[in-house]
Amino acid sequence: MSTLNYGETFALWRKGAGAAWGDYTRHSFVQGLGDGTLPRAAFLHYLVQDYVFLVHFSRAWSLAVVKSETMDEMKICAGTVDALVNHEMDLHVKTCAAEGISQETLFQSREETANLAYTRYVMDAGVQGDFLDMMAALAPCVMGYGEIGLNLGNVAADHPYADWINTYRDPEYQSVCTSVGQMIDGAVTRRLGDLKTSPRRDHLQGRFTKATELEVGFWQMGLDGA
Ligand SMILES: Cc1ncc(CO)c(N)n1
Repeated sequence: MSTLNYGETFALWRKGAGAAWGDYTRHSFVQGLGDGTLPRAAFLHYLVQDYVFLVHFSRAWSLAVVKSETMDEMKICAGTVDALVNHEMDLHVKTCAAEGISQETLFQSREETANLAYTRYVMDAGVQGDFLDMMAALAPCVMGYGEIGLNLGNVAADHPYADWINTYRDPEYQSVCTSVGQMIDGAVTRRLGDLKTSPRRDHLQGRFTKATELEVGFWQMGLDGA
């Protein structure tokens, strides 16, 4: 989607992921969220797992703060930790509270394998690799949900998944995607010059594509375990 304003590097990686990108952003779980037909049990199953996901995802962004080389990188990464911990997770806490699931229960939920695989893959990208390895593994999560939020469009207030959709359509979430995208472009230029001709291009693409595939697995987990 050329209208997305998430940066040049993201656009290149997104295209390089091929069919996996559509498998992720147009998964049947996403279609069900959009048209409201997703069973509530599948949604709640997903949401509880996603809370645990965000705990570890926030840890990964915190490692990116550690690996930053400029003030700009540090600010964006620290800002993303703040957006996750203090904003996005509120959606999970509030939605679950309305269903009688406490924050304590959420934090202690059993982490399923597809969930664990994804966040630890991202974390390992940072432990084994450098800042760009981390960004390639983190970008599909951040930008994919931004794209999904925009794709699902404007829904009525009484739509069963309006709160979820609006969290990702929201200008606040969209601006996280835009600023992360800009920061990644700067980080790539600073370290590699032109990504297209860099010897690291394929390796970074591999990280992005793998993380995209793990997102597909995450939606599937939501459907399967409900
Ligand atoms: C699995 C997953 N990917 C991305 C996001 C967006 O932060 C999320 N909440 N959960």
